[in-house]
Amino acid sequence: MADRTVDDTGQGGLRATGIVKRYAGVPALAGVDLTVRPGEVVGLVGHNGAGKSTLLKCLSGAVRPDEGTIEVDGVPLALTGPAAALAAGISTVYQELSLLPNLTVTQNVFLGDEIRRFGQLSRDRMRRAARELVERFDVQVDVDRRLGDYPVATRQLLEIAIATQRGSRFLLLDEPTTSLEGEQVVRLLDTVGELARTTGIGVLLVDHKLDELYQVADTVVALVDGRVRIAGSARTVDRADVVRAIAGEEAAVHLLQEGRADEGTPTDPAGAPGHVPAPSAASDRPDGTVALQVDHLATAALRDVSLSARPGRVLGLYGLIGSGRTELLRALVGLDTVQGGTVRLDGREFRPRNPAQAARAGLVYLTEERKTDGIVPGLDSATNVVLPILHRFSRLGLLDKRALGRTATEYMDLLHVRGNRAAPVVSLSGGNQQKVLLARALAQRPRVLLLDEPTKGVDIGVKSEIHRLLKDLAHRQGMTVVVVSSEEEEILDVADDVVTFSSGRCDGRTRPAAELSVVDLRQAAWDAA
Ligand SMILES: Nc1ncnc2c1ncn2[C@@H]1O[C@H](COP(=O)(O)OP(=O)(O)OP(=O)(O)O)[C@@H](O)[C@H]1O
Repeated sequence: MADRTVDDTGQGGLRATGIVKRYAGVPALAGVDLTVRPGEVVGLVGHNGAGKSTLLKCLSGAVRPDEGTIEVDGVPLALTGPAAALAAGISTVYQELSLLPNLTVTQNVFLGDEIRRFGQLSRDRMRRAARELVERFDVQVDVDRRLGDYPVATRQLLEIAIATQRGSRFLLLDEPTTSLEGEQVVRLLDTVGELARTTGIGVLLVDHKLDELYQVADTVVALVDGRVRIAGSARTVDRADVVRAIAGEEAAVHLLQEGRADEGTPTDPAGAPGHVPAPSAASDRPDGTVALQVDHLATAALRDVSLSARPGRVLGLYGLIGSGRTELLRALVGLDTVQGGTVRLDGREFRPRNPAQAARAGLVYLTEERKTDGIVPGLDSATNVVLPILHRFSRLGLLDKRALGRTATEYMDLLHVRGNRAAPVVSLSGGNQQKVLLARALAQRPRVLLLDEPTKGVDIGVKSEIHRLLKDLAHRQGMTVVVVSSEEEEILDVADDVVTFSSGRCDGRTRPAAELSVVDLRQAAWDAA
């Protein structure tokens, strides 16, 4: 953490006062005060639906608050739209990246900005300037190559770099590390900290992971139900208080007992309520029952993948991004074409054709990309949950809406979906949309549940609940659960066994998660690479 003192009396910086934003009369923000000073990193946390994104949208001009003022250096701003915020020096980098993959790095750097900065297009000057920018931020790219050739982590760094060169004085970052892994996270956070220190840019960083937040933030602000519950120097604000504010007193006890509040991924405290026992002898069947058996599977992205997953256990798939984990799940439900090898379900050969066919066979996949692959935005949450199983509620051509509603409610309660469930699902906060998708996957009562980054964007309290739930489904109900996660802590917390992927290969060698550390996992991924 940077050692800077903050001038509490000065008017400098980006200051929001008394911000209120209501949706259909319900306050998402109920009077928020927040200041980001030059050179300061403010870390913003809160439970799913607390109002973090709404606050960012108010500051970036995307949403107009119902009440309150926003000012820079004491001068009130009329944020009539994103352009007005940009003109006032406020840049925002959202989770969904806005750069264009089909253009080159240079073209992206100067997107929409060519004429203003250069009077006329000068390719050489633009390339030189783009090169200087990427070097300054140590982004390893060739400025003449298509941006789409580079991984998400690189694009994320580039997006931040670009935001800073548009005369930005304030940078708003919405969960910038969600799609990154290990080293990339460290690098991004380092870059953000250094940027604030060396250029005096003020940063507002939204992040669910407290260890990341405390690494870089000078000031920590916790939002609860649209109000600031905690605000203060990261040196003095107690993490335990932040965990309690976000997760609630009861859940916080488990998180804190385990000393894992940083990641929000506790292992099960023995004897605690909701405790899930270790896999029983019944689930560890001597006959070696295998629910899912994959042998030498090949697709456009996979070269040779073999593994087996057993009922009553959670199998973690670990590897670097692009190593083949997601691609395996896609192939198993027919989203990618299988070119070679076999898949067996309960001993019988299964040829994946499409997700609906896979689901009928008992294989349900929760995608990582809820925006593109998962949610039906215009429908309410309940309908989103029961969409794949509507046929179960149909009798003589009539839909039993009450039974349907009961089932949807049951699964949404199980996952603590917060927000207006009768409204279109897109009006729920990001974390709550993720919970709706997980509820939908569970409502299908799969025998084999395939999950890609199941807790992406969910808050620390809910994350630990989801982990407990998945272990419960496997250990008590005999489900076969397969989890892909880029977070080592998540894999170690939720999985019983781990297999490692590298360059589209997996040799199927399982290792008990209990015997592994974060370092072991990273080492295994590198060794396999
Ligand atoms: N366009 C909208 N229409 C209706 N309600 C909305 C809309 N946008 C947000 N909300 C509601 O405002 C509240 C705050 O949502 P917001 O997205 O700001 O939360 P968040 O803290 O960013 O959550 P998360 O951690 O899940 O991303 C939620 O109850 C959400 O359902």
